[in-house]
Amino acid sequence: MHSSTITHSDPYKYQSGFGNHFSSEALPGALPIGQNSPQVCPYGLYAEQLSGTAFTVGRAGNQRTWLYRIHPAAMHRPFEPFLSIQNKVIGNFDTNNTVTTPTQICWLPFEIPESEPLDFVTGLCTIGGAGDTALKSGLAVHIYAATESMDKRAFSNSDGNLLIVPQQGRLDVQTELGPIMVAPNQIAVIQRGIRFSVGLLDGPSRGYILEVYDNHFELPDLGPIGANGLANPRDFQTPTAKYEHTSDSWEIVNKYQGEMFAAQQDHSPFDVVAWHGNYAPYKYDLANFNVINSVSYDHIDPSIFTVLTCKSVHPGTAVADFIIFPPRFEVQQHTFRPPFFHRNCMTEFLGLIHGEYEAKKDGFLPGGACLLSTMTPHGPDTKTVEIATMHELLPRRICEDSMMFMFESMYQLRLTKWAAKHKQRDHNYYKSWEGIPIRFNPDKI
Ligand SMILES: O=C(O)Cc1cc(O)ccc1O
Ligand SMILES: [Fe+2]
Repeated sequence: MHSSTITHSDPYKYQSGFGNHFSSEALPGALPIGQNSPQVCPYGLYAEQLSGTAFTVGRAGNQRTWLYRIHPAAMHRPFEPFLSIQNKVIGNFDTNNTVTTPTQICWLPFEIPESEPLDFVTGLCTIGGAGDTALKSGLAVHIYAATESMDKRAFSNSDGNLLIVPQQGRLDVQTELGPIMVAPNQIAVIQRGIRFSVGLLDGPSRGYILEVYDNHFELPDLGPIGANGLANPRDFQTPTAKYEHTSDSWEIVNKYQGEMFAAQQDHSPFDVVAWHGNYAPYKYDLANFNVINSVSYDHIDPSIFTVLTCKSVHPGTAVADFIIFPPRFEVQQHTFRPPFFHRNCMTEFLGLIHGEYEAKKDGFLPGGACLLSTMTPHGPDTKTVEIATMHELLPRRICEDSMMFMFESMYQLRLTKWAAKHKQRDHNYYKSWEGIPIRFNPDKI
């Protein structure tokens, strides 16, 4: 076992691998053999294709799944506005509904409201984002804070792919393709259009969501690292088919062009008896990340810690990278070891799952966040600088019992008014860099 592995027993059966052509059947023989659409499918099921890429995308990038289900997904009443959360979630970030500032921003933990019952969907709030869902270009960062399980309610997002990072509380996620259990220190990706319903296994729950409009998440190329390392494909887990056949009322909430709609239907949307294809949700346990780093000198760019990337059309430049700062050994010599001072053409959104961040000793707490925008200067805080310039450079473990992550994007984020004016916003964040000792002496090299 890894020394810092956090283990959670997980009741579900998964298929292992990243981007594989999977197949799964909850009843034997439910998958048609040799074709996708027989005149009548086994067990009287209906065949339905779910396309995650345009039909014509090249073979290497094409993503689609065939579902064999009791009811076609089309059997629902019309979508109506879902008013209860209309203003908390947005998808298009223009100057009317958002604000912006280049200043460094930090939020203390986003509270889980106890006064009103909220589920994963009604407890969603958008922090910020960029772009336009209609053009399939941009991204959004959301927080969920929920006190109850979704009850006969499913959610489907037409706007992008969701990367869910639970921070507090395990989630029991029923998806059309089967159930996934995702705990803090694990992530789940649920792609555009896949219906899912979130149960809370540990009461009040909170987490972060990165939504990308442009493209799918993929594993980063490894270049000279070679064939193995970082997040290994076999550690990704995709669910197996599980269905229910009910005639109760369900509500399907659909985020479309940043607005929420709901449609009613008389059966469970989780009636897929079998499926095959490569467009399927997955989970990944961050404890499995194989950390690569410098064993000689200097602090390496955090791109070495990329778990997943969503590529843009600009080579080497991501719509968004999901990067983690896992427990690891730190051994570099004659080096300032912490994250360097820097300004970045990319935007950095930082969140903390548990523990503390190596470069900020105070005020960055699990469930909180920091935003460092394009070219906004930042780096280790005063206390970190003092310690790092003095301490003996012995090999040591760092970030033990902690997990910080970063959503790094080529886009410039605008903030919702909710996030910009949030009472948990720490207006003293700039003081992190106050009092850094000025040691310049032109007479002493
Ligand atoms: O700024 C940050 O806290 C994130 C970060 C970490 C690091 O190790 C190097 C660069 C960087 O942006
Ligand atoms: Fe940074």
